[in-house]
Amino acid sequence: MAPSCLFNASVSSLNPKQDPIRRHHHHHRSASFLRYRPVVVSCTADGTSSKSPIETVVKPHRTEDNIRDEARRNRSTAVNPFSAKYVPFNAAPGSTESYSLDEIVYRSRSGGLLDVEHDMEALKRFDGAYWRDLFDSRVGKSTWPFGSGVWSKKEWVLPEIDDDDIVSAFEGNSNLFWAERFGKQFLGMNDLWVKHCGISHTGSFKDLGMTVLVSQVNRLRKMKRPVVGVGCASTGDTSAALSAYCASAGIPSIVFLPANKISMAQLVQPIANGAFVLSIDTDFDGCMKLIREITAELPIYLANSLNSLRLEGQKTAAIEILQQFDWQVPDWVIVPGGNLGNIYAFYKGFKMCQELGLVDRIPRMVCAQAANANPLYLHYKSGWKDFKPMTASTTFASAIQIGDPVSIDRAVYALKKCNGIVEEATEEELMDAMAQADSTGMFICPHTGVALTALFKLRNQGVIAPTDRTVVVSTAHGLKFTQSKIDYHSNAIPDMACRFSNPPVEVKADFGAVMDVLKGYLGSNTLTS
Ligand SMILES: Cc1ncc(COP(=O)(O)O)c(C=O)c1O
Ligand SMILES: N[C@@H](CCOP(=O)(O)O)C(=O)O
Repeated sequence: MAPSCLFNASVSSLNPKQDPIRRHHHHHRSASFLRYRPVVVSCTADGTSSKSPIETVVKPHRTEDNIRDEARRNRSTAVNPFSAKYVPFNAAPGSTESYSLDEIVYRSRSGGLLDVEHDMEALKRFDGAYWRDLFDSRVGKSTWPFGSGVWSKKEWVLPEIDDDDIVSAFEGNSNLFWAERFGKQFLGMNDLWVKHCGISHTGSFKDLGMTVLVSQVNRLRKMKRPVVGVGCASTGDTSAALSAYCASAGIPSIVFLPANKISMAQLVQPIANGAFVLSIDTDFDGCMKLIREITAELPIYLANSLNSLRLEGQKTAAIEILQQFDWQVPDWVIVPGGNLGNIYAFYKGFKMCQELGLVDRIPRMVCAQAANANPLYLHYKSGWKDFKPMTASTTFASAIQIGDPVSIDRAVYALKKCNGIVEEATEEELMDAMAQADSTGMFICPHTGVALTALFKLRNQGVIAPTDRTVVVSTAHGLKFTQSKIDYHSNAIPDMACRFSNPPVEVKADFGAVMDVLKGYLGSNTLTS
């Protein structure tokens, strides 16, 4: 009873005044600060406070107007000991080239990439336990700006920005869940996890970086720097995040989209948020080239991950994974890669946690690419010989249809440092993996299907062991990519078997007809497990 036309129906709380960073300002470098531990308050249902094993402080009733005012009132006047600056990425030893984060600069003097370098000596004055406690104390609160998973790590992100300049939708703190059935049924794995970065304000991990970039733009505009708007090239997720954060701050945004190459859900996001949307007759790489030329001519700030500010926010997803495992390090983290900023961001987050003593090692990482857009994979397979950009072909994983990734050097660096691996997924493999994951209760995007395919391959090769704690990073929400699922479950994809399709059954509105269909279903093998 195969349907002829599928889907034709219709398509314990911390007192903010005791926040460790405030204590930090008052007790900079003092022994008392180093001994600081957050104060725990627990309230009973009737509002009375109960004793905690550490120390109990009754949280005062809030009288302030709003959380931003409250943060402003509590602002410390002491000198902030933390700072960060731009330096050339992977700079030669002895290089003195650096730029303030308040400068508008995307490239080093030699034309290379930049990186945000933190004053690690200042951060190291506090031990790993201190940072763990501080970050843990901020989770689950609505305190400005620490209610955000990104800004709860503010000292490691943009330490010098005024809380007042921050533009945030309390992004981050995305769930890390145990993929029990998928792991056991399809991979024989007991300890498989999915970090769902797609459960976010605009439905992808891009929010993590965009809150940082747009906050810095907000600061630059208040400083009267020449920034009339913010622009990006996009395969759909960067543009959604940029337009949302700009709209929230009242900053104009301009997005360059490859015509007919992004999903409807992605296209409507910047339109709804009031961005100036250009649909350009080229691919993402063509849009990227154009936005770089345009931002060199006009006072439009570049929001793609070429701009290293973005990666400062994105790296917090890695820190969050460690935090969610109570600061235990997983064996593997698998990340789908396109423009290749995110794989480096994850590495940087893990590495900072190691260097600052929060954990003692970093996980091995896997970067997963669509076979139709696989320049990093080919580079890896050639033994990291000459990198060759390519023209990427159409892929269901449309957000990673990128042939000339701007962060290629960052990705290679990260993968070499963590003994990483690059894998690829054909269209059939990624769509099957997505359908299999969905059949266990997920609703993933095709890019996550690419990452799951990499996991299948590495399990089959015995590289990833059944007991290895493995995290797959889900980069966007499946609801942004429903058309690909509709095509798959309609068996409407040329040359694809769609082995796991589950089309609806069309049946007459008649008791007997429905009974027949149900009896057939209940008697079928599909109900054996
Ligand atoms: C949903 C999704 N997954 C993965 C990626 C890849 O991230 P990156 O470009 O940082 O490699 C992107 C964007 O490129 C994306 O939008
Ligand atoms: N998938 C991205 C591609 C651009 O990546 P970026 O991180 O450099 O902005 C998108 O959604 O546009």
